[in-house]
Amino acid sequence: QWYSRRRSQQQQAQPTAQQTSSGGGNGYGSRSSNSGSSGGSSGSGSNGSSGNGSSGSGSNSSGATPASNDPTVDVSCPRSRSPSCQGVPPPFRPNDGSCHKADRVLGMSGTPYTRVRRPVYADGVHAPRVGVTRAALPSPREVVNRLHIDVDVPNPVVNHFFMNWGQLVAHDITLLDTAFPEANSGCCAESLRAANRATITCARIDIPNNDPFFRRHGVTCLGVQRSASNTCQTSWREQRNMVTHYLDASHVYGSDPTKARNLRANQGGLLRFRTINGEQHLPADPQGDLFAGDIRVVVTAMLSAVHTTLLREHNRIARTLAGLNPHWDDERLYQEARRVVIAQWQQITYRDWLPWLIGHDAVARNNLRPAQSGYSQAYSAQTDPRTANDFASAAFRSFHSLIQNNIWLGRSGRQAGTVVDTPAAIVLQNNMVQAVVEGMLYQPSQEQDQYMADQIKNRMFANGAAFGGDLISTDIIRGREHGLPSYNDYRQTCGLRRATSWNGFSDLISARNIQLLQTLYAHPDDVDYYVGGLLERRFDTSNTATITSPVFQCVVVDQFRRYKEGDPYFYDLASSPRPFTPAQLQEIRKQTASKLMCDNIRGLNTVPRNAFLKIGVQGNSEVQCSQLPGMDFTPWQENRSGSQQGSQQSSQQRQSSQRQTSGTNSQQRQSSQQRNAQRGWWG
Ligand code: HEM
Ligand SMILES: [Ca+2]
Repeated sequence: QWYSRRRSQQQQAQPTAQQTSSGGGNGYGSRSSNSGSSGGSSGSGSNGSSGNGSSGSGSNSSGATPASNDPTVDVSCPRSRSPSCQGVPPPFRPNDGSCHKADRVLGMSGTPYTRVRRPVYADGVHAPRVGVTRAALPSPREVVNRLHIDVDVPNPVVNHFFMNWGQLVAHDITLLDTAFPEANSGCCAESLRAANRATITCARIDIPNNDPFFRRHGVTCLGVQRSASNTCQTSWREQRNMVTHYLDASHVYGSDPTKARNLRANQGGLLRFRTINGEQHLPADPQGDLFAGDIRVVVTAMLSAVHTTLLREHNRIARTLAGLNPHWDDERLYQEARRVVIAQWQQITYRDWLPWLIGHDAVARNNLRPAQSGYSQAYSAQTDPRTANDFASAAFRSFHSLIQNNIWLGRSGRQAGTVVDTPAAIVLQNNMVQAVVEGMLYQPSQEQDQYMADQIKNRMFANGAAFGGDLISTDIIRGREHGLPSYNDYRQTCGLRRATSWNGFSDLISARNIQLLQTLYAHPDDVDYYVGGLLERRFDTSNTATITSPVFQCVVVDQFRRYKEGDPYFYDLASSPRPFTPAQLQEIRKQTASKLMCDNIRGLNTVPRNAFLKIGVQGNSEVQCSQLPGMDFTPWQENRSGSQQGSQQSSQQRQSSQRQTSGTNSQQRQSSQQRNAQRGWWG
């Protein structure tokens, strides 16, 4: 299992037990000697940027009086790795997200999240949030049983492929260093012994006596391994992101140099693959599981199908470029193909997917649409590209509401499997990539609302067993154990009126739901951000935005603005270290998600023109794959002096491209040596 393997990989990443007792203001913040970081840490201790959150030492423990409105809290601090950069930013994006900005580690994998709002840990440092009257917050499972029941409301606009694309985006930009809560696990006993029912390493989700599902199976608690924090001297616990914060397709290419190397075939610029029934598939890892840039590739068959497609797209492009430029070596072909795949990924996400998530108006208002001709000038060196904890641990998770209990295999829905029990490896079977992708394209997703599918609440990772975990209770507990402030605080952040009584929520939450909240929480200031947000009524009545709630929309918009504006390699920038030529950009603009599927799935002959929408929505119709324009790669053809067709590369760019090529020859030698050393492993 990906989640249990993660747990074993990161035993070192947790603080020691003694620190549980270190109450007061510095227990967590003073553990500089316990670097506790995983994988290749050098513990450099370099303090790359100022303002490392020390202002938080005075953060109050009640959560009742939040920090000033909209403080973008800077939690940057000593990092686990200290990259040496050959130029900032170098011609091609480093795989680990380093060296993108003047602060060389900003956005790098293994570094802490930023925050929209200052955390409200119970002790100001690391203990999970409690109620403002110090009353315990309700069990997340109790909240789920009352408010997040399973009601089937199909989405009128977007399909399940839209949901799945969102999950891939999530996997590109956030991965906690933790494991998924498990029934009656060791953390249950450990947290029970602690005064506030949580230690530094463990928390718990109590299963109520009258639970309609888990009690039948003898489950009384889901033990929560708390997310490991960074190793910084911040004044509070700050979790760290194990993948690159940038929208850089790190789920395809890996977020660290070792993984990136292991994913490569080391010839022709290709990614490693297996051939089964004459088709390319994801390679196997040493345990025999599917291997991709992100460990979560196996969470659903839908994910593994799209990962397979992206692998094929990379290799299709690498082969095409090799045909046009026989003089390019493996490194050059890999980097150029990767650059195109990342461009496609960013373009489809911003141009085609995001408007249906946050609304077309919000995209326009916030300047989030990529350039449709020429170049963009939108980059800002000052913009912080990091993923915000509030976004990753609450706002973006609200799209778990879109998930269906059963997934279609094929476009009619006559064949289906449950979302948790359909094994990811099913895609290795003949024609199953096609069946899974067609299922997603033609099955609507669920509506974005308070209702959640039973499968993910009762049987997450059950893999055929009678019960599994609860994803929605997990979302709630993560918010608390990460110290996220309450719903009322985010109302204020997002320009809504702060409620001073329960009735103050009635602008956006129904009377019935307010009543239920009152039975669960002692005070309006206690309501979890994730829970309150999910209860809000739809604010965009045009039905062209999937997101329903203002408190999520404002955080999501801010995040996508920063991923775009803060990325020096964003694909449409003139200022990028190696900008695409205008002719190349024009070709990239032809690419769509539908075409991506058409080009890489044998047997797929017709698709919805817009891959994210249900057929019929805004005239969305089925089209022949052959009718969709495809990219022409001639503008990538280069003569041996290094200039490209239609290129207006400056001599400086040419020089930097030559430097890169010669620089990478030695990297390539090194990587093939390492590969030899690992041959037994990787075959
Ligand atoms: C079938 C679909 C999905 C499944 C089975 C699934 C499952 C999971 C699981 C098991 C976790 C880990 C929870 C934890 O331990 O804290 C998670 C986290 C998360 N999910 Fe999903 N998810 C799905 C779809 C989505 C979608 C559609 C989105 C957003 C559009 C999304 C966004 C997230 C985010 C942001 C996290 C936090 C990841 C991290 O920081 O480690 N997920 N999901
Ligand atoms: Ca990334």
